[in-house]
Amino acid sequence: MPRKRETLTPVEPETLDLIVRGGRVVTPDGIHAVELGLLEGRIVRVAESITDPTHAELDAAGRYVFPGIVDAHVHFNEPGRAEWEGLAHGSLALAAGGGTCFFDMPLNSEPPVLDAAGLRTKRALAEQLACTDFALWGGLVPGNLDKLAGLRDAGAIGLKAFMSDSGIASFPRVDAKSLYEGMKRAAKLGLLVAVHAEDDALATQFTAAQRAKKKTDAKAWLASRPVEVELAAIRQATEFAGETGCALHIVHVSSPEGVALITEARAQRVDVTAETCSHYLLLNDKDVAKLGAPAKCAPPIRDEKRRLALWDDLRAGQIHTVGSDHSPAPPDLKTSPNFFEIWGGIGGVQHGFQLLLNACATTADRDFPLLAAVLARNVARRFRLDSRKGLLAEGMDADFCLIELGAARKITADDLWTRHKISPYLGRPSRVRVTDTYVRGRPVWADGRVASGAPKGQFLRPITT
Ligand SMILES: NC(=O)NC(NC(N)=O)C(=O)[O-]
Ligand SMILES: [Zn+2]
Ligand SMILES: [Zn+2]
Repeated sequence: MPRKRETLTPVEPETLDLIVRGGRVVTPDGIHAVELGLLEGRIVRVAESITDPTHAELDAAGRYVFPGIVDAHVHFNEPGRAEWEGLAHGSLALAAGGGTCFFDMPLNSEPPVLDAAGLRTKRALAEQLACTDFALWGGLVPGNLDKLAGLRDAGAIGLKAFMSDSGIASFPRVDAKSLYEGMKRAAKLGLLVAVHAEDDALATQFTAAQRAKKKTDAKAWLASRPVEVELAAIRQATEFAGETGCALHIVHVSSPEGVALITEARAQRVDVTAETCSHYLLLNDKDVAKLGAPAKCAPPIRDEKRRLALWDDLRAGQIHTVGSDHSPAPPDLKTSPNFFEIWGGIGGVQHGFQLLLNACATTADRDFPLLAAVLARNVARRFRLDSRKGLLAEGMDADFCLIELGAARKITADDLWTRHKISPYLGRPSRVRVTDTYVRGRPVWADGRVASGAPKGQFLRPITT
């Protein structure tokens, strides 16, 4: 049964705003035939049957009630590069895929979020434009050590650093010293640090080797970023986390070897967690060669053996969260005969998560609870939002989506709510439909369509109580 909260006083049933009836409610500990009673944006009752009269009902019969997905890794690129995606398009695509909360990365927006003022600017925009709740990452770059306290006070969900070239001039990578010093400061401030873990020197070296061979296709590009590039960076970052006592989150871990390093560090009591992304669980290197630009990202998508091993790691609890790393770009940046020149980043915020559910459709009883953990509960927990977010239980925000398993249907460009119709998942059959998405008790996505009068997103900061 979903967790009950002792602190709540009993609520008279007739005061409920909405009852979600007849669905199968997914929590990390199982699937429950229970109904949810909602009041003022929260779940206030979870019971087998809520029979009392109420103002409204949502019929979830035959569907799963899945926790609202908390995507801790998106690049919506606004302000400054809204034409790449933007907060309105991005959050709507997230909601259409069952998401109720995103954490926007500090880079690709212009200015990047490197201080409190930058965070406040983005916050004000997202409060206007986003239809889901949101949190904001601050950046850790060489030279902004003295801005970190301000970022913390402004409510940053954590700090993000790039260990390799980010491709964005305004967001330089950290050298070893600035990463170490930044983590030391972050530990003092109680801020988590997330790293893009690729070793810059190794990436440069392997890239030069491929270029020297005059090879510029997808295969050559994949060869320019072998697993060693990722492993060297994970080793360094976990070592620094151990020495500084800083909470570390390795984003977009692409390989089981990377997961193993993180598991080892955890065994040594380093406070480190692993994120992988939907594309590493759904695609392999052959898909990259076939799909081309829409499947280019860094670290790159690996071979089939590694893809399957990541699922094993997920089931073993060694990968803690799954994000989308939604990082789209306009078509002109995704078009070049030279694969090295194509903008890296996958547009997957709308379909990545539902394709994970689809991959588990025949093992839903076992695997939907696991996905509820890595897509919602664990994310909320790691980022200290778990007193409100991530779980369908009494006292929590009423963030959820309804999932229907039907006949397989191919994903088409017309299905996409992102600004650009670029996705590695076009043409892929899926049995999963996200029919409805509710944020704090109000529909953002209803009956497979954009809901009218959707609420505005609320800013979330780590809750320290
Ligand atoms: N500047 C980016 O958006 N980079 C992103 N690009 C990827 N993953 O290819 C990322 O998260 O590293
Ligand atoms: Zn990255
Ligand atoms: Zn990213």
